[in-house]
Parts: sequence; C-alpha cells; structure tokens
Amino acid sequence: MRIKICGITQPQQGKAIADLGATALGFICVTTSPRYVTIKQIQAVVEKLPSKVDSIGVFANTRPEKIKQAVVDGGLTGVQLHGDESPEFCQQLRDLLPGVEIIKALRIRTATDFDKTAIYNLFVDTLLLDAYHPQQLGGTGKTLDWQLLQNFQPSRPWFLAGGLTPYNILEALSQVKPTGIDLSSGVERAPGDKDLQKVAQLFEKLGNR
Ligand SMILES: O=C(O)c1ccccc1NCC(=O)[C@H](O)[C@H](O)COP(=O)(O)O
Repeated sequence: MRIKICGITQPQQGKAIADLGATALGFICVTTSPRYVTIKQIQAVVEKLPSKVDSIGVFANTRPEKIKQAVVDGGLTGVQLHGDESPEFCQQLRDLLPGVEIIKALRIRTATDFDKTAIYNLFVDTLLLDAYHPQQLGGTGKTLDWQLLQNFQPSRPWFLAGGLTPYNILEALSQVKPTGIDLSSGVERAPGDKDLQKVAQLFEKLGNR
C-alpha cells in the first residue's frame, strides 16, 4: 500500500519519515496554507530523499506553467490538484508533464460526489478522496464517512485522505480498501511540523501492509 505523508516543510523530518517507510511525501504549494513551502524548501527536502520515494506537489487552481516550473525546479514526481480543476485541465497538465503522476483530489460532501470520480478516471493517474470543509481545502483533520466508501472501487488507483491518524487508521482500513493512504494533521504537532513519534506509531500499526 502507498503511504503518503503530506505537508512536509523540514528536510530532516522528510528524510526521517521516508526512512520510517513513507512511499510518498507531499508539499503544499498553496500560498494560503500554513503548510505552504517555496520551491527552494521543496528542493532542500527532495535532495535528501531516496529516489524510490515519490515527491508530490499539492496545488489548487494554479496555472499550468507555474505547476510545471515547480515540478522541474523542485524535482517533483507528481502533482496533486486540490482545487476546482476540470478533467480537461488534468489532461492539459498530462500533456505538459509526461511521466509525472497526476493526482486529482475530490472533496466528498455527499454520496453523489462519488459520481465525479468516474468523470476524472480517464484524465488522471490517481484519485485522492478527501473530506469536505466549507473554509479549508485540505489538511482539515475531518474524516470522510468510511461506510459510504465500502464498495468504492474506481478504475484508477486511489488514496484515502481526511482525518486519518495512528489511532483510527486500522478502523478506516477495516472498512475501506484504498490503494494508498494520505495523512497530514493526524501526524503533526502543529501545521507543517510533523510529529515523528506519531509517524512511527502509524507504521507500527500498519505492520507489513
Ligand atoms: O494541508 C493543507 O494545508 C492543504 C492546503 C490546501 C490544499 C490541500 C492541502 N492538503 C492536502 C492533503 O493532501 C492533506 O494531506 C489532506 O487534505 C488530508 O489532511 P488531514 O485531514 O489533515 O489528514
């Protein structure tokens, strides 16, 4: 299973989290977020990582040229689109960034929001399902209704996100069968400051998954 820890800001924390077993790290490129990092900060983390660890830039309603610049200069392997990006925008980005993983995040409020996942299937590599919050785009600590996801089997690989912690992860995975999981505030001391003890606890709980 892929395990993505999002909202990394510090090189030592990024390296330690990769050493603990994360398969992907996420970098928030949304300026309004308390976890926002510059390209220079991303570079400083990425250069310490083993090449098998994916580096994902998280964007919201950002121009394609700006995303491309961050991918090239920051050494990113993937892009997570967390705003209102259309399927056509995802395709445009795919054409602009061949070989770069395109992840579309969908914030789920009601059962009908699942229909959107089918619309994006053809245009992205991976989906990410996150909780809806009226004021914040992500990193909210809010959980999804996992019961609604029990039979969710899209044709694309997908991450479960939203309010996951070392304490609820096994309960979530007993109900939902995602390809990967994504955690941020559930393994933090403060926004952007990861709690390595909580990250270690998460990997203990996950065992050999
Ligand atoms: O984390 C942020 O601050 C953020 C801001 C703007 C857009 C996206 C953001 N995070 C995206 C993520 O992938 C988070 O990991 C995801 O929302 C889960 O967060 P949490 O509920 O805190 O585990």
